[in-house]
Amino acid sequence: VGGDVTATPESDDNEYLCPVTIGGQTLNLDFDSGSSDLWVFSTSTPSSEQQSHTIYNPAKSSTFKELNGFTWQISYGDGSGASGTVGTDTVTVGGLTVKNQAVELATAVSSEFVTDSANNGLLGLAWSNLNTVEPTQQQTFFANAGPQLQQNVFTADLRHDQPGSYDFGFIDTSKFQGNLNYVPVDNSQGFWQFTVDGYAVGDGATGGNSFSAIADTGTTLLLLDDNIVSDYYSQISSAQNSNSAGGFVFDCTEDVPDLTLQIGDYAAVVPGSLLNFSQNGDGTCFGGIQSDGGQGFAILGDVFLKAQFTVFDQGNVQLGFAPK
Ligand SMILES: O=C([C@@H]1CCCNC1)N1CCCCC1
Repeated sequence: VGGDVTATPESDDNEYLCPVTIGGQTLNLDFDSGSSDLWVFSTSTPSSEQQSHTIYNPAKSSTFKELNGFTWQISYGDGSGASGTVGTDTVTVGGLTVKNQAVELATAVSSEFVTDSANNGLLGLAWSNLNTVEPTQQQTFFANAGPQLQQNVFTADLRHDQPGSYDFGFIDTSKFQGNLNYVPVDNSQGFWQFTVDGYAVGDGATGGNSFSAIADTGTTLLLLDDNIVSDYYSQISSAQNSNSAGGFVFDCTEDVPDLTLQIGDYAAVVPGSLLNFSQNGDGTCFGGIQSDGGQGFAILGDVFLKAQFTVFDQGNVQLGFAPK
């Protein structure tokens, strides 16, 4: 048994939304391999915060069960957050169904979520030890689905300005070129965390120290150590770190170099075209590479993942990468 679901980018590839059916009601959710809560806008969300969102109404689901007294509260690294109550229901993603899945109902959401009307909640795909439900931590959709999957994996094929897909339970070899390159994962902090062995800017030599990184489908950009970020932008003459823009910008006419991350034997190339991320409207463009804020590991978000086919292997606790 498996599932295949379309991942549709919002404008500027800011995030990718996938249809999820909960108790017969379908909402578009942001699949996030950097967190482990499945939460939704619901009838419990203040009407002032519901705005133009699609909401889940547990009262209309014949399979919803309240988990009495259970609560959740999550804070994301970008400063956004949400909290609320918990129940279980039947959740279907791309034809793959999990019964008695913990579904977290938002009773409060931060402004970033209120104003993002295309996003009706998150489906966490990190490891269940990151789940925030109290008093009993809950399993993710992927963890619950694991036993019924032919292969205990999900794959991500995100694309620039066009629909991509997530597959659960199988690896579609038509979606990538060559062989998959696997790297071990340290899931002790709950992330899909692994070691990057070096990097190269443009056609330069691969160097630098090895560093820890996580694969995070819920982060838009490629967030790296400040030394690597400085090295990269030293190759773009007009680049500057703009407080008003919130990061490194450069003239849109510039030729933007590729970045290659050496992951074991695999040279993961992120083409310059993806590293010229968006236009600021004043002739400058915003870079796809930005600082990781010094939190001790790099965050390989959608800018990186768009350039790879990625296998999140729960059974063997490893990640697989291939070009596409
Ligand atoms: O909260 C997050 C991200 C935010 C965007 C969505 N994915 C999760 N973090 C990144 C990984 C380290 C901890 C903070």
